[in-house]
Amino acid sequence: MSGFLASVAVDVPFHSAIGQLLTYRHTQQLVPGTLVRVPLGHRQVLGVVWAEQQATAAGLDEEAVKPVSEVLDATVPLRADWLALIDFAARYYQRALGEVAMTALPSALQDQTATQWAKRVAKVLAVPKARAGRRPAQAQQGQACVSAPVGAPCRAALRKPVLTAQQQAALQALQSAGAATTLLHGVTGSGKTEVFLQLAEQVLQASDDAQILFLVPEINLTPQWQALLLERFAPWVGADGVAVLHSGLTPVQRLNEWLAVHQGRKRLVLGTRMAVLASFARLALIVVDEEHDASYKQQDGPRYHARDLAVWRGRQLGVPVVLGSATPSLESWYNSRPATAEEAGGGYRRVTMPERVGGGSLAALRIVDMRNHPRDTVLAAPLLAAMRARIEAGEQCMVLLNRRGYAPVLRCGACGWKSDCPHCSAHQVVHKAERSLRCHHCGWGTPIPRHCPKCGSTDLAPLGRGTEQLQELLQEQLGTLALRDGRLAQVLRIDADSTRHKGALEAHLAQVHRGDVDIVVGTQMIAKGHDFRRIGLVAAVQPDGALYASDFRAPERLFALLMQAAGRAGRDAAYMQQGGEQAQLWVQTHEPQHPLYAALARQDYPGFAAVQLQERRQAGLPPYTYQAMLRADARTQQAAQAFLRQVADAARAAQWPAARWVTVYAPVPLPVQRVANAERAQLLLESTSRKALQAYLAALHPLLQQARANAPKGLLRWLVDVDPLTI
Ligand SMILES: Nc1ncnc2c1ncn2[C@@H]1O[C@H](COP(=O)(O)OP(=O)(O)OP(=O)(O)O)[C@@H](O)[C@H]1O
Ligand SMILES: [Zn+2]
Repeated sequence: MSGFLASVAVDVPFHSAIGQLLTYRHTQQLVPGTLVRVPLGHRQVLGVVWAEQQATAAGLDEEAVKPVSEVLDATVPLRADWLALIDFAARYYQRALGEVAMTALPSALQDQTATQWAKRVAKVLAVPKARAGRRPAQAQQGQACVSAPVGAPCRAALRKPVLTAQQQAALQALQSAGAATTLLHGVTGSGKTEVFLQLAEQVLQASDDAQILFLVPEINLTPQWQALLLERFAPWVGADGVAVLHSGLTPVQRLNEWLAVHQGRKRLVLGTRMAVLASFARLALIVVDEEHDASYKQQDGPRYHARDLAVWRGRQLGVPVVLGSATPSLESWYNSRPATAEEAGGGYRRVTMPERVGGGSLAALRIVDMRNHPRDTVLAAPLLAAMRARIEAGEQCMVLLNRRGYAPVLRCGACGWKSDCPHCSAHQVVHKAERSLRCHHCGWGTPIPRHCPKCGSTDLAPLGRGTEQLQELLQEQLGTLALRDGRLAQVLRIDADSTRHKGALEAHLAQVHRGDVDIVVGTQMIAKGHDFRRIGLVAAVQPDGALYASDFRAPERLFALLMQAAGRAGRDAAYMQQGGEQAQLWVQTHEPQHPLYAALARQDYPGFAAVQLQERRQAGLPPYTYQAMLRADARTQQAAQAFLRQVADAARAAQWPAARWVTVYAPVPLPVQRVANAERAQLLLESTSRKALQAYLAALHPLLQQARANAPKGLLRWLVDVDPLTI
């Protein structure tokens, strides 16, 4: 045989029967991690050499083995730890290796020829590395600093606040934790960020090439973090020393950032969940902020959980991972439990910061019993009065409603017609400003009709309310209020609709920070992570829905959301002290006695978590068991369920040893059963043994392929969601 063989990971269609790796030949031996372009069908595709093969591999028809087209060897190959990460993620989340590898690599890499790639790499490497030093080079030389006004001396090195005793203790605990995973549980406004920054500083100082990964749950949190990191660390890492990785970048931007991180040129990496899959030259610390946030779970393609992969990565590399939150996920809380007489402790350490910086108090809870107000009350009179007083005193208010649009449905008063989406088992939502009805599941939009499409009546009215209507209402009620400085009170809405255009969110947030806005209305988007300084009152208008939800995680999510929202209030202790009034969280509810609200009144996360964990233990739910969801989409609900049943039956017949430990539930429709004309069904798998569940899922794979192949023609999709976050 002339040449060498290599096993290459390429992205093959998910449902095809092609195995995990394809074999190609090349004139030289290619080391694992090498990027190549290879022929696949009629196309040329990107591949990653996964393993060398013996040139004499038995049973291979040499002529049938296609040659590698090009080797992209301008960069160092992907390192063994990255290959191991992808390998683990693919196995754990039940996806093809090539698919996960290509998800992790920037998409623009797919189109690079070897020549183009070499040019790009040369450009990145041409940037002098000199600034990536151990000490703040610019500050040392007394030069101007990027974040200071022109000519001003760099104050970055001086700007570091003195840690509170509590922060100091937390920092020490994190340092002494070594390569462990630590949960930093600190109440909102306790100064977790500063602890992360000082920990990062030590890592940067300890070596010339250490890289740090900061994960944040949402793109909208990256600007504030980027500014913070630059302000603090530009003297160490250079004005362009922070790489940013998220889905808002252009393909070329993402490619360049990825490359700079891969080459070790950028020492600080800030990103959303996808950044956990980046290739690092020398990763030395991972920080996961707001670790409880569901946005860390990818919801299509490989459904990985970035926090969990971060923990895995830290363990594999032997580097510390810090998970931060005021309201940790019950998984992380459980995993960081201290040992008791009966039970061993969890695998994570736990560090707690119970006090706010400056001794400010957390928001006090005000419950409005909506049973005492007329049925169609949107904002109860006492709440409106309290808001008025706050904005008159120069404070800001935040009003939370987790439903965007004007109203969830349009209804005909004459015949009862409702604006159902023709493609989904859901209503089209009324969007008044854009004069349309729009389905939030499939995007189907139509103009708002003047007459009922069924009976012709003009008696059409929106039913229920969304953020758009709430904004209108607040504008009517409070927008006419002349404030002390002569301005009229300003109401601003922040949700996915109002921030769709590029830069809109940043502009909105800046308005709030500047104090141009008196009342912010929005969805959960405004509740998390932001360090607003002047908010004195936060109100949740209609949070009860989650109390009745069938998903066992709904209370956990609601509690976290309300605690986080409350945490946006009263963050400036000095300001609040001058103002006199304590920050408040108002909750309008029909269930004022609910234990969730009682725990909220005490701001008692540990108490809430203890009760929830007790219930989960009794019910055999995560974190005491492990789950996977098997989903099928088909034209009819019957076909989707039949597919799942067939697979479950075949698995039962196979009598795998692991099956003893796995509970297989009956197929059921999803809560929103039909989306974009596909009927959706799911089947839950549960086990007290993660290993058994994994073995079961791995064995299930060929059965799924087979059942798919045997199924009648027409739509049939399936997927496996490991550790699903919604049930
Ligand atoms: N040691 C300190 N001295 C003075 N101010 C500080 C100190 N540490 C933090 N702060 C300030 O306190 C405020 C709250 O800190 P930070 O935003 O880090 O809280 P957090 O714990 O991350 O809260 P959340 O969970 O709500 O995001 C910030 O404005 C920060 O600048
Ligand atoms: Zn629809």
